[in-house]
Amino acid sequence: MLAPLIQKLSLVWIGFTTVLLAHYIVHTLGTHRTLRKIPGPAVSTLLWGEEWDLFHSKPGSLYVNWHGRFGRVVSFTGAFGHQILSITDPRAIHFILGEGAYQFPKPAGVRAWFKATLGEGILWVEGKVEHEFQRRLLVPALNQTSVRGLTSIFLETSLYMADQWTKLLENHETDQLEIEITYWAGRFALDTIGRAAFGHDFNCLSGDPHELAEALDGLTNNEHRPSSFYMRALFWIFPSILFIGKKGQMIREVKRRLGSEAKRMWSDTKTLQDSGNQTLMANMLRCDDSSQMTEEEVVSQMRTVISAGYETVSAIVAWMLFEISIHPKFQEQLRLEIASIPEPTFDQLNTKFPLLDAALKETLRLHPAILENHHEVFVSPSTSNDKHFYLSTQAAQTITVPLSEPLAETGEMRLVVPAGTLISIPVNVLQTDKEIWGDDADEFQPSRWLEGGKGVATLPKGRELFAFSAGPRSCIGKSFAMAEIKVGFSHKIHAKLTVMQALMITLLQRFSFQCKHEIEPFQSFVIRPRVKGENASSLPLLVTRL
Ligand code: HEM
Repeated sequence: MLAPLIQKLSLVWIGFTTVLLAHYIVHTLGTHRTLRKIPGPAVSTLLWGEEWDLFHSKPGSLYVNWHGRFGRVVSFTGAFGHQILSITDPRAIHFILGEGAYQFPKPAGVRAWFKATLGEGILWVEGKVEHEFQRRLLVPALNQTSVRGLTSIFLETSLYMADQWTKLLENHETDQLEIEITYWAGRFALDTIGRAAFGHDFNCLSGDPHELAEALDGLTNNEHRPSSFYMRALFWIFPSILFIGKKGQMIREVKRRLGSEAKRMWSDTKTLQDSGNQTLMANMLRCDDSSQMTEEEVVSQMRTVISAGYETVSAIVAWMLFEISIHPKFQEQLRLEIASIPEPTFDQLNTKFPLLDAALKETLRLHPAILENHHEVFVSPSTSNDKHFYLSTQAAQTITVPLSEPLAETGEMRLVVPAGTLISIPVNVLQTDKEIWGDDADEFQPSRWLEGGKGVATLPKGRELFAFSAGPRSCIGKSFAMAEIKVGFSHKIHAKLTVMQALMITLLQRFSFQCKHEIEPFQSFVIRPRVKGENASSLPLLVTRL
């Protein structure tokens, strides 16, 4: 009885797989044919393409090498022959991130990752109408005006962290102690985002074990395993790999923990119904559109904001402290600048600390948390502007991307890209391009932001930061992050300070930093530091009480 059924099902499965495979081969060959004139590295291995080398080299270094050799548009191969374009041409980038943004959605694999960890929130959603709807819900609570109201939370959290460090030092026989910065930066980011965005204290800075923080750390510190390579190389073409094995289990665990925290916060806010509550969640609840959202959609949004804020802010805090620790003269100048305005307002944070501002921009330039901005060419009937015929029968659509300089191989000021092609914008290459940033582009040189003493407005054209991306899908947490990170470093306890008035604490005013280890970047969800040769994220800095 069962045998014929199994046989039939097997035949259906084989048929289905063959059709998918045939479609994949035809599509891949078609893409190769259209992109054959685009230069790039020779394929390293047939099975993995360049994925093996990308995974095992310093994050971003291969992109620097390729763009140095082949120009601003480079074609390379991923696993199983799929084609990827890496683009640093400024006109093309403005088109992809700006006017053409909705024709270049996130690749299916990246969306599957966001769905698996965070749910169907703003980082996952695609399509102009759906995306703009989600953005309308979140933007008002994270713009400059709203962020002003959050300054006291930033200050209190910073003060709390500095107090915790002081306690650690007090229990130590000398005034110096090696402190694991990545641990504290992560907990600082989680507590700040929890309190500022949701009015909820995760209380991770207490130093006690914390399940959510540990689940997030677990995912970060799992990247050295072979399973991470297979996942990274294959999720572009087989997104379901994200659900397999131990890593799949960790992803589900992070989603579950973020979800249960989010549900708890959502129900607390609804119960309180406080009209003075200006947190992101309360604003979301008041927004007319929110009634159209299900609880799961709201929870996905909250998971997304927690994760987007936590991952990036904790990484940038760590990198900034690292740079400060290895530039002692600059550290001293920064301390002097901060001491000159002991009780800054939010506006002063943005304008009166040129050195601090420059240090933050320089950190974001050299250590973009999101190193590659990934897209997949999507052609809808209304956006297609070319039609080509492949293998005589396969009709495929293309999009034409404008360029700022002609392609060496074709002499054309445009790039024709078939639907389904993956595009990577390597932010590190853009932000260390010597033609734009000068010969010292690879060095931490905050003074480049102060040319003429007038700041970024006087900088040569092209010196843009892409660390927050650009266009309709750029970071909505930028104002929040810039203020948050600066507060984390720039305030000292003032004699007149009360907790609520939150007069400033500054790590720099209370501590000095030195780095005694060789630190290297590694790729997890974002680019994080670790001691060279170690597996987990780590940045032990020697902290001295001043
Ligand atoms: C230094 C800190 C930060 C950096 C470097 C950063 C960077 C970025 C980048 C590059 C993107 C675009 C991602 C993509 O295209 O896939 C993005 C999007 C986003 N960021 Fe941030 N981010 C930071 C902090 C924050 C914070 C603190 C929040 C929330 C409070 C936040 C919320 C978001 C959200 C919701 C999006 C999705 C926007 C959309 O798709 O329309 N980010 N961020």
